[in-house]
Amino acid sequence: MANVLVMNVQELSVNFRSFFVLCKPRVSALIVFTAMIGMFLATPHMVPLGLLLAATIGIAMASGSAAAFNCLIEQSIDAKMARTKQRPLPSGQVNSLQTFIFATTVGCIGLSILYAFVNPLTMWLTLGTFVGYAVIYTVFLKPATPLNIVIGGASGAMPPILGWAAVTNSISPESLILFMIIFAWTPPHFWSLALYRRHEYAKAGVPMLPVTHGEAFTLLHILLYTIILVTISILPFTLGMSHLIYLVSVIMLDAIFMAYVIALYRNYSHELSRRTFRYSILYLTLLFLSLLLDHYWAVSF
Ligand code: HEM
Ligand SMILES: CC(C)=CCC/C(C)=C/CC/C(C)=C/COP(=O)(O)OP(=O)(O)O
Repeated sequence: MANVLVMNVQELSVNFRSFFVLCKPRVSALIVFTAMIGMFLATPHMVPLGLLLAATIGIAMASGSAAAFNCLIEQSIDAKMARTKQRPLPSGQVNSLQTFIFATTVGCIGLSILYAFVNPLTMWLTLGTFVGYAVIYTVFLKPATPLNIVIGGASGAMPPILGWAAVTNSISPESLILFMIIFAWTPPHFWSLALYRRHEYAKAGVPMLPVTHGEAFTLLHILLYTIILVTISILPFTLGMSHLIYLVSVIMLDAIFMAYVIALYRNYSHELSRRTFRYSILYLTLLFLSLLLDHYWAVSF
């Protein structure tokens, strides 16, 4: 028994990098970033350092754990797609048991940190977000419907609400606006990728919108969701939550996003679709950064 335990501990330490990759670090980094901005925006002062650290680490661990569970559940799909077949599970760097132990441990520690050092509300909301992505999206929606990412996107949009709740112990209308921004951003973000990767999704049997409804239909929906996104993105200014720095930044970011999406709609190419996807990530990063700059600028003047 002791030998088996020692072996498992040794196996777990074999390849830290593989475990890190299971957490989808770049996606999780942006998720944590949006949660942190939620924390900063929730108070005119500095977020107490202990709270900032505990909430950031707790949310990061929950996000990494959710991503690792997604990798565990989707390993056979990942094995069929060029983009994902190098991931630690399909390439054999880690096995299912190791991943399960890792994801459970990291998730439990993350949630415990939130419960003990942040507040129970943030822990419960994070647990809901975790279930939304790792179970509802991954197990039920993704294999079943091309609307998977619209509904599943609600999970990815939760982090600012989590951050806000960490600081105020409540769900505020302002954090719901940040939720709506990410919620409306997710379809153009994902479908621009799904368009140029559609053959891989078709091969893996995943019913993504370009596979089930074709290019023209997907392009129209990218355009419509981007128009919704642009409209919602102005709300922090019109509702008095943000000021001129944000307004100027978001108008520029929106104009570029619209330019990409209109160009894509008029004259589709895989290359332009790839560039639109990459821009979507820059868009969200800079939008949240400008919310932060605007917040502290307004506080200090
Ligand atoms: C249901 C919702 C979402 C879906 C289906 C989705 C899908 C994807 C996919 C398939 C990729 C991989 C691209 C690749 O391997 O080249 C990706 C990349 C990325 N996504 Fe999303 N995404 C979603 C939500 C989010 C959210 C909420 C965020 C952050 C707030 C986010 C941030 C990113 C980032 C930063 C990357 C780039 C990762 C890299 O360069 O390795 N995504 N997304
Ligand atoms: C705080 C917390 C618990 C957050 C969890 C929410 C979370 C990790 C959302 C991530 C969204 C995401 C990576 C989607 C990728 O889609 P996919 O899984 O279909 O992409 P793939 O084809 O690359 O696997």
